[in-house]
This record gives sequence, structure tokens and C-alpha cells, in this order.
Amino acid sequence: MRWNMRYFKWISSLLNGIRHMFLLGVVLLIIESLSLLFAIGLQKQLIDEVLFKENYTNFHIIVISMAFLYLIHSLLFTFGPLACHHVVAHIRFTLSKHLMLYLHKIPKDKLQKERSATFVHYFTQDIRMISRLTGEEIPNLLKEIVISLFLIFIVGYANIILLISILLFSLLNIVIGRYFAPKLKKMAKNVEKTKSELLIHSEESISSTREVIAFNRHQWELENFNRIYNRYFTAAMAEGQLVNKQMLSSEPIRWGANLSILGIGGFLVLQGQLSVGLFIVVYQYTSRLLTSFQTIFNSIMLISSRMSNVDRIREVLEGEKWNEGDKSLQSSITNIKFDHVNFKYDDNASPILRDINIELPIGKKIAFVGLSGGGKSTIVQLLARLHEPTEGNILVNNIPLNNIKRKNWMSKIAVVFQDPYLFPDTIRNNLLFGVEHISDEYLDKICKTVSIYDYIKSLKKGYDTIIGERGITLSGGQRQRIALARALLRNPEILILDEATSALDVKNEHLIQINIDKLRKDKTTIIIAHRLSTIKNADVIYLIKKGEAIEVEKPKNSEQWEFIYENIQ
Ligand SMILES: Nc1ncnc2c1ncn2[C@@H]1O[C@H](COP(=O)(O)OP(=O)(O)OP(=O)(O)O)[C@@H](O)[C@H]1O
Repeated sequence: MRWNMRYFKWISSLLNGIRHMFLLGVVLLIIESLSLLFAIGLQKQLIDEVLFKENYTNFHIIVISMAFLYLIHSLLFTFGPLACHHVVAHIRFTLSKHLMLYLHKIPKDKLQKERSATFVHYFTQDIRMISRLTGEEIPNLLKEIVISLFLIFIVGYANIILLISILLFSLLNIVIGRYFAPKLKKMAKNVEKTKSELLIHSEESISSTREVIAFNRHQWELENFNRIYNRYFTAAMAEGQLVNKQMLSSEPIRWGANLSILGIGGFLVLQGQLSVGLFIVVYQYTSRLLTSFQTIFNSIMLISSRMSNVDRIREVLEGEKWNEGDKSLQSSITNIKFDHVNFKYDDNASPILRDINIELPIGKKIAFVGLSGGGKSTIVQLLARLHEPTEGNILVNNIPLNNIKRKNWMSKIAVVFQDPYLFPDTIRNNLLFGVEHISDEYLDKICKTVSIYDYIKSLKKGYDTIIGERGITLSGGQRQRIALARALLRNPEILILDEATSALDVKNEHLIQINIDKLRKDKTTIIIAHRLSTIKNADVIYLIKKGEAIEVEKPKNSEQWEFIYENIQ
């Protein structure tokens, strides 16, 4: 079993801030069960002292006490689990928050290697299981341990032979449980795995609906789904069959235990060693003790299997995070230099950028041009710190970029990607993207700059129009313009446009470019484009060819432009 202190330390750390509620939950669960046991215990008084002795003076006290204990039991039956639910909800929220924060700190190459549905699975399955483990399953185990100790004491006190026989039956039950446990664990793991495959597939099917329709691949998609669903169904059925077999083996033991208690207890009553009232109570207690042992065993098995969920989430949360940097960049950016920068996406892959040695002129419009796959986007991703150079450094004001506080650096730059992500929210929220204190006038001005103002105003709800997921209700060009406006609103020191206007027609692109140039006069703007028209008014042009950067002199005539044209188309 994979129990060790590290797991419990980690689980215990989840209870920070909610430990009192957890303890309250455990205590309430214990009181709830004990109150029922005490009510059962009073049956001895009722039978032996009242009914057999025909002494009715204490009858009403016993009945009232029983009613009181049942009332406590009924009340705590709801309040105990309520406290536990509170703990479950708190842990679910805290873990989801940590995972969400982690997603923003995970190195991008690591994130890209994972299917996004895997992260959805972390949120929906693993976190749910861990919160239930901590808030429900562990408190219930603690409760059962206390209850079984109490019952062992009472049954042992009534008669040691009864206790020994019930312990023997429980032992037998546990032996059977141990026989089935590894098989059940293996099957449960398989069910979990196939279920998660099914969830991931469903999630990805939803995302690929458009392609499936467009390529008329319904049948193929259905077959894929059937295949994955059948794997899950077979695993779940096999697990169900095994659970049935286990129940079939343990049921006779339960009946055997009940019969032996009846036999031994009855004999002790006839011998006068046990009163009828105590026998009736002990009979019920032994039955409960048997259940208690079974529950403890099952809980331990369950908790042990939950450790795989704990492992997965710990691996993620305690995994590699990207370098945050600790140096502040107080002043404005005066200098950006690529100093022998090499970059590989993977240790074993061939280099994408080779010995890049360039100095970006600040306050100018810089263009990166080159054939597809040359490494242009990779360069700007290094600037946006989505990746780190494998060798060499990017120096900003002579400080290695990796050492600058990420938050500090990101407040100075803004990037617009070719395929920007828009949220299923209002246009206003997509534009502001959490930036506050932007006046309506400034918002209008920026929207006019990127020629989206008239379109927004033509909408019935204007800025408050909700756009569909990923901006599905907008055209590609409108999406790009909103993304451009979002970046311009931040008025960054460095603006990076990675094919950010590629979906616009040449006329509109030209118009927007003139506006942006005016707005960003004396500010640094880096553009990546394949169209000659996009880079024509750049101050400096770098040709990125097979991972190498060469500064090309600004063409002075159409022949020289022809050379650039050949290298970008
Ligand atoms: N996340 C990634 N993991 C592995 N390789 C990648 C990744 N992103 C890009 N590449 C590879 O790096 C190389 C350069 O890609 P990059 O996107 O920088 O080129 P580009 O010049 O911007 O191309 P384009 O003009 O087509 O956008 C390509 O060979 C590409 O396959």
C-alpha cells in the first residue's frame, strides 16, 4: 500500500484554514453514531429493568432518553455531513485555484505537450476525488475507528467469547477482502483510465465539431466514440462482476457471524451468564461491529486507491514552474539585445534559432520577415518569455531578460498573435481584458484606430454584445482587430504583432497600419508579416532564414524590394 507520511502531510496541508470545520465534522459524525448506539444500549434497561422486573417507575425516563438520543442522531445525521461538505467545497475551491494559478506558471512547452482535456480531467476528476477523500472519506474512517473501539469495549465487557468470535469472523472477512482488493484496485484503475479517455474524447469531440461536419466525418467520429465507450463499458462491467463476487463471498460470513452470535448469546442467556436485554443489545452491537470492520477495511482500500489522484495533482502542482525573475526594471526600455541566442523546443530536437546576435532599435518599427518555419514567431515568443533561450541571453537594458520579474516585463509589452483567443464575453471585457480605468473616450479612440468602432456601434448592444466562444460570431478580421485594440489599449513600450493583420484585406490593413504608426510614434513595434505591404514602412528589417537573423538594408528601389519579396512568400 502506498501510505506514507508525505501523503498525509500534503493532505493535512489542504486543511489549512478549515481544520476547525474538519474536526467539527469528525466530532459530529462520531456523536451521531454514538447517540444511536446509546439509544440501542437503553434497550437493555428497558427489557431487563422495566419489562422483566415490571418496574415501570423509570419507563418514561428511558423512553424520553431514547427519544432524545434519536433526535440528536437525526439532527446530526444532517449537520455532520454538512460540516464535511463544507470542507469538501473548501478544498475543491483551494485546489482548483492553485491549479489555475499553476497553469499560468507552467512552462509553455510542457503545457503544449499535454492535451488540454487532461487538465480538464484534473479539475473535474482528481480534485473532486481528493476533496472527497479529505472531507468525507477520512472523517468517516476516523468515525468508524472510534465506533469500533467503543463497540469492542462494550462487547468484550459483555462477554469475551462473543468478542473473540466476532473478531474471528471479521478476520475471515478481511482475508477475503485482501484477496479481492488488489484485483478490485486494478479494475478500478482501468475503469478510471477508460473513463478519463472517454471524457477527454468527448471534450475534444465538442471542440472539433466544425471540422467533423465540414469533412463529413460523422461516421468515423461515431466509430471512434463507440470504440472508446466500449472500452469503458467492458472495464466497468468487469469491475461490477468482481464486486458481485466479493459480495457473494462476504455475505455468508455475515450470516455465519449473526448465527454464531445468536447461538453463543442464546446459550449464555440460558446459562444465566447474560441477561436477555444485554443479549439483544450485544447482538445489534456485534452486527454493527462487523459492519464497522468492513467499512474500515474498505475505507483503507479506497483511501489507498485515491493516492493515485493525489499523486497526479501533486505532480502537477509541485512540478516545474517557469522562472519568475527577481530584478525590477524600473526605468523605460532603452536597449534590447539578442546575445548569441540559440533555441530548441526539445532537448533532442534540432535547433530552431541559431546564434541570433541582433540589437533591436528602441522607438522604431522593426520587421521580422522570412519564409514559413524560419523561426520568426519563436523569436517573439522568447521576447514574450513564453520560452527561454537554450543558450545565450536576451539582454534588456543589459539585464538578462530571464532575471527580470515576469510581471514587470509583461507590463511593458503586449503581443497580438495571428489567431488571438477571445473569451465568450462582451466585446468590452474582451477589449479591456481586466485593465481598469480606461475611459470610454480612449476606448472609442483605439477602436477607431483599428477600424472596428463603426462595427461595434452598429451592434444593438454595442460594446456589451456577447461574442461566442473564441469569438465565433466575428469574422477572422474582426477578431484580429479586437485583439489589436486590446493590445493598443495597454499602450505598451513594446508592441509585438505576429501576423496580427493577416486576415484583413490589403486596403483595411494599410489604413490600420497608418493609424497604428501615428499612435505608436517613437515607440517600439515589432511586426512579423508575409505581405510586403505590411512591412514597407518598417525602419529596420531582419530576415529570419533557417533560424538565423540577418539585418537587411531598407530597400531603396523595387529591385531591392523584390529580393525581400522572394524571401517572404
Ligand atoms: N511548440 C513547438 N514545439 C516544437 N516545435 C515548434 C513549436 N512551435 C514551432 N515549432 C517549430 O519551430 C520552427 C519555427 O517555427 P516558427 O513558428 O517560429 O516559424 P515562423 O517563421 O514564425 O513560421 P510562419 O511564418 O509559418 O508563422 C518550425 O519548424 C516549427 O515546426
